[in-house]
Amino acid sequence: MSPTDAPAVQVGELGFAVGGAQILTEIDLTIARGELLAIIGPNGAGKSTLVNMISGVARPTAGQIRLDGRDVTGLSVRHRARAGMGRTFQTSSLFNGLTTVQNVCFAVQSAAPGALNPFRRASSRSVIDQAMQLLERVGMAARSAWPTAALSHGDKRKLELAVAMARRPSVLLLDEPMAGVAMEDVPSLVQLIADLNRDGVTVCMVEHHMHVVLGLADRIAVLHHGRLLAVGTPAEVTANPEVRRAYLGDAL
Ligand SMILES: Nc1ncnc2c1ncn2[C@@H]1O[C@H](COP(=O)(O)OP(=O)(O)OP(=O)(O)O)[C@@H](O)[C@H]1O
Repeated sequence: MSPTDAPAVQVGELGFAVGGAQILTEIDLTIARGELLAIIGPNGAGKSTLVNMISGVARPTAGQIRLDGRDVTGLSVRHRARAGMGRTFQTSSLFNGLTTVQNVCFAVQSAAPGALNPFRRASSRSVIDQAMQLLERVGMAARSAWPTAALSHGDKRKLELAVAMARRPSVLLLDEPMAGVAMEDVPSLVQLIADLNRDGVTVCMVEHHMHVVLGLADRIAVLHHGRLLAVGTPAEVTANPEVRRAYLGDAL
């Protein structure tokens, strides 16, 4: 298979064991280019661990991860980011002491080729212009001068997406993007993720809110006790009796 035909992400026979505990077992999962795949499952099923393995935050103890056909299993987070992998975290990774636009400027500058000191040139005109375009895209331009600490949780999530997009990722991993977001902020955040995906970004999203998953996902992967219980379209997965027993009985 040539790199151009390859899926965006391929996870093959992936396993993770730590201190005698088997956290993930024989995960085989493919994410097509441009697809939005949601990962669901009960608490402790291994969803964040799987996303950490894909993004390089942690290394698997078995199996491989390919990005656009290239084996990235041994690469650091930084090298995977250069290869096109972006992510957001369950807990905020923003600099609270900076303003909204400064956070994005920092990301734009640190993503630039050969960036040595992201702080030094973070105020140059083109960096600010790029940061403002990203804030525009996530609907945050009006709050560009706000201290990050003063933003609502939903706005912080949007800002995190702008920061992640500064690296122009081809694949974006989102770990519970709706966690802690007020109900009224959920629709605009859902729309934003749908827009990014429609613009060509492949999205892999861990999410507990089933109405969000069912509204966004092309396919859903269900993890249970560290194993892949099912993968399929929303209709296939919600009709699967095993999935209903293990998870959806509570979530729907
Ligand atoms: N490095 C580690 N050392 C020990 N245990 C770990 C490690 N990483 C993950 N675990 C354990 O693996 C299990 C899966 O954790 P993980 O956070 O991936 O689950 P999750 O499906 O994302 O759960 P939640 O929905 O609650 O976020 C948990 O029992 C967790 O305590």
